[in-house]
Amino acid sequence: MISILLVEDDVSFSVMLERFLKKKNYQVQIAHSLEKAYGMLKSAKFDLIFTDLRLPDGNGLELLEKVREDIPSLPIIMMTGYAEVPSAVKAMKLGAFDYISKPFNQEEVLNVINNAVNSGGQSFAHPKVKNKPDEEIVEKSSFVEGVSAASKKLNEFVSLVAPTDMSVLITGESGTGKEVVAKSIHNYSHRKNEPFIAVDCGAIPKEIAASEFFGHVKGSFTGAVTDKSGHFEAANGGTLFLDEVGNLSYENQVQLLRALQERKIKPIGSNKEIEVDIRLITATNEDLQEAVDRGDFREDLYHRLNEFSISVPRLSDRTEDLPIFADFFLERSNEQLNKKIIGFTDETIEMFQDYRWPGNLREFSNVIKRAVLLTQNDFITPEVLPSVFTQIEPKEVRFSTKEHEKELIIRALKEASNNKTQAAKLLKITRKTLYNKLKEYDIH
Ligand SMILES: Nc1ncnc2c1ncn2[C@@H]1O[C@H](COP(=O)(O)OP(=O)(O)OP(=O)(O)O)[C@@H](O)[C@H]1O
Repeated sequence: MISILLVEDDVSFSVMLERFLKKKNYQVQIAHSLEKAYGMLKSAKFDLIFTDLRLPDGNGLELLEKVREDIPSLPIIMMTGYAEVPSAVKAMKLGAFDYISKPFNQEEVLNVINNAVNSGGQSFAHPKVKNKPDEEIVEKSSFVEGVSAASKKLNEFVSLVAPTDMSVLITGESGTGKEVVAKSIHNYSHRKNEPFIAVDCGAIPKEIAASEFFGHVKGSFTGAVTDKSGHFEAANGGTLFLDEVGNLSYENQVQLLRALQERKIKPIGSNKEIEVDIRLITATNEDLQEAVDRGDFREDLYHRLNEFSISVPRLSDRTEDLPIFADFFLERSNEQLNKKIIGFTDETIEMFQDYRWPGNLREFSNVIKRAVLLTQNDFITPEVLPSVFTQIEPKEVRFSTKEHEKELIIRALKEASNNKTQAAKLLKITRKTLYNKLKEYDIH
């Protein structure tokens, strides 16, 4: 009989998985911590390990490294949650046999077990994900897709417009992720292997904007000591992303429009025209239509930039995504600060959900980075949040979102004929989260 060591601190989840595996005739032993797992590995022989990444006394990667040294032929499967793909990729590099993302279905578990036990003691020293380069996985995983209705709409627009060459105008409040959306459009386009050049128009003085965009030749003006190519040339073949496009002066708007219409640029002081093939993506956090009405922004340019527009939602309009972004920023901060914080206390997550987030995702990312730096234990608690979190406004603002969420859960349950595993899958949340939400909304 095949013997499996299950290393998982979520008691209900491990019991459920154990029950299922036993029914399928596997022998299962559970360790709720790394220490327990090390002890069990000393006293018994296993054919396979399933381990969670986050454990109360450490990380599944530590277990992986130890087992790779002590019992190199023992396959390990990592169980990962939302936004943990970067760690999963790391695990594969360290020699994990495979990884499986929670929530997973029974068939997936059986498949991965079959593959592992039939691998016949193959070497686990190399990653198995070879059909995709690591960078691609990491690149993709740096864009959190989210599960809220607003995120789904956003992702749908991104995937619709990405393969075309249409100019896209991205609008949204500061810090909502406009640049990340622009990069994602580029990554999903046929230009993905060509340059992506991002330019902050708000940071360029209008006197030098033309030279920045189109380049110049030596001696064309005081200070032009060498030939210099501009952003258009740098982005040739790829995507040019102009952030804060509303800040361009009238003169710069005329120059930009001409370059876009003619698909040619002329560096300052040069007689030679250079053909350029770029896809233009622009972003603004002001109302550009209003700027057009005021006469501050050229209408013809506005229409040229706005072949398709995407509005990136405020973080307060995508509260269902908060835990996913929290995990993602935690992982990123852990890596940047070389820390191993495991997660957040429930109270902290509740505070995140009650806060208005005027600075959107940028503020969220900063709050988590600061909290990771200040945290000395395994979990982030409200004490390490900035003081604004202690003066949080009442919850009314979330009312409509909550109602919407409740409705979504009821709909998913109906669709899944009350099968909670299936419903959680439809909602793209874990069973544990679904159970918490059923309790919260008093759904029976
Ligand atoms: N979908 C996403 N997945 C992962 N991280 C994201 C996502 N969207 C935004 N972020 C993170 O949020 C922060 C702000 O994103 P970004 O700089 O794209 O915002 P912005 O709207 O362009 O801001 P600004 O208006 O100030 O230029 C960054 O740290 C970015 O990595």
